Amino acid sequence: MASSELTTIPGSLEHVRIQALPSSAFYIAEFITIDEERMLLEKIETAPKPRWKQLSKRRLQTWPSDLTNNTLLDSPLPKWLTEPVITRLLTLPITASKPDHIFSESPHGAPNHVLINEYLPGQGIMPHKDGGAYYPVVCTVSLGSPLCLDIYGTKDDGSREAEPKWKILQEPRSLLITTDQIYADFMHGIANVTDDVDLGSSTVANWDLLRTSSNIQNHRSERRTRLSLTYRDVLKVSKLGGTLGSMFGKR
Ligand SMILES: O=C(O)CCC(=O)C(=O)O
Ligand SMILES: [Fe+2]
Repeated sequence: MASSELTTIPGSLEHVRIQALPSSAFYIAEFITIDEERMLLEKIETAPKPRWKQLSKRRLQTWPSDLTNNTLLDSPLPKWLTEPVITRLLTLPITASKPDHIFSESPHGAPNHVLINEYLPGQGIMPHKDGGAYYPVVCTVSLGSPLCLDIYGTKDDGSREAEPKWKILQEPRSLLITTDQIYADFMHGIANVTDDVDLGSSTVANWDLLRTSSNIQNHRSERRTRLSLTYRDVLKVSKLGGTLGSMFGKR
């Protein structure tokens, strides 16, 4: 079997910590297989048209639904989003000495929400923080094409520094987990460029954790269509209750 048909799941997250960054970010190059990537791309592509929300610079799907006032209406994620990604995530201990996983202490013990962003070459996302609606862990599965996530520091007045402090190269089929300071204190964004440039061991924070650097020529990686699935636990979940609930057979 070719190695590209396999995943490479570490014994614990400590093995895949991005050492060059403040705490904490983890990168697993081969988190899903080529077949699993193909299945996810197919499900995303064949989702009903109204699932896509078109923004000026990119389009996205929200599963199971958009938040209203930072609150998620209780509803399960479809199986193709839980299996294999969430099941695999929940078997991954943070350290070898304890079984605790990255969502062990989150309110629902697992992600309950997935945002799917699509980036064509030249598209990106403005630097931002993910804010207070979520438990502060983001798990991002990348599909299709490599691309760089830029991490920015903020100044004392809260505004962001002009240049990114670090770059994280996200390969297709990889998992990136960001939490702690990287979640709370730094901003992240994706430049709207057609090529990621200046890539090397001194500029890419997760260089040593990459699956391959063979797509990088002259320190450059050309973008193709990239999709990301960001898994999070939304803190506030509301049940469809009261009269409306009983109309739908809830008690
Ligand atoms: O696509 C990504 O990797 C980042 C998306 C993101 O930052 C977000 O949805 O908040
Ligand atoms: Fe974000």
